[in-house]
Amino acid sequence: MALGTSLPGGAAAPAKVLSVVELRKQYGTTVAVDGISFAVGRNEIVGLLGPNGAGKTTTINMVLGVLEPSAGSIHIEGLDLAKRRTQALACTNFAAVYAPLPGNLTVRQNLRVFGMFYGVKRLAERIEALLAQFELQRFRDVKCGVLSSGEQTRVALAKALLNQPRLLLLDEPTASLDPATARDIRARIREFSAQGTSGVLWTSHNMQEVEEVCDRVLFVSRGKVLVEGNPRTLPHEHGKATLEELFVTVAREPLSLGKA
Ligand SMILES: Nc1ncnc2c1ncn2[C@@H]1O[C@H](COP(=O)(O)OP(=O)(O)OP(=O)(O)O)[C@@H](O)[C@H]1O
Repeated sequence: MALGTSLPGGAAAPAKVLSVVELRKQYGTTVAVDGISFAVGRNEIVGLLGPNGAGKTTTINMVLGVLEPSAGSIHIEGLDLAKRRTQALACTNFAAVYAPLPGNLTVRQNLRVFGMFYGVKRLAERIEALLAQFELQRFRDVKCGVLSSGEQTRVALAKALLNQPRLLLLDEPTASLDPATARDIRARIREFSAQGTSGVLWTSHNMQEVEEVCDRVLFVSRGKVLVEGNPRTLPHEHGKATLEELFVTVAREPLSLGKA
């Protein structure tokens, strides 16, 4: 389905692009996500932070419809993912280093294939615009597998914006990039968010980056949201000098910061 500025059926867009309520995922006796609730607003970049194994990727995979929740609900643009999966996922897109695009297809072929999946209208035009936006014109006929990490990330982001998603999910989008390329990628994502129609859910282990980019952060530990707020003021609210210090405390002593 191609996306315009209105929602399917012409309904007014809700304030939140993503609403997650009491989400839970259990594998046998392992509780990967333990009743998480949060929202992502339009024009908002929300950082999903937490130590390895906290439940971030599991949460993202449930929002992407790849994993079925054990309990809880997910609404994307007001659409219940469990009931209106196709429409909800048509409003969504995703990029992650661990999900590279097929390396045997060229940049243009990849954008074309994914554009067709999403039913993007005037696809050739959209691809040209994205090639220009991400400075990928000279790589258009190059196979993705031979591109550098930074170039592949730019292609992955171009793919993620093909359908002009209302919800953009990014799992460590700048991991393995050099500082200059990472800065460039952050600027492009901020530019996307500043258009005002979409929200971004972003995971990162780079606290400096999070402080620079995110409007709000959620600290997750052992499958629960422990702390939430503005990354620039949150450390002081919890008696910490930096976001990194707060992160270390959440990772090591989650109970000391748990909600009462
Ligand atoms: N298929 C599975 N079967 C059993 N346990 C799983 C499965 N998938 C994830 N887990 C467990 O769920 C927990 C959360 O994993 P998840 O990958 O969501 O963490 P994460 O926060 O994304 O970590 P990282 O920062 O290392 O990527 C971990 O303890 C993990 O071992």
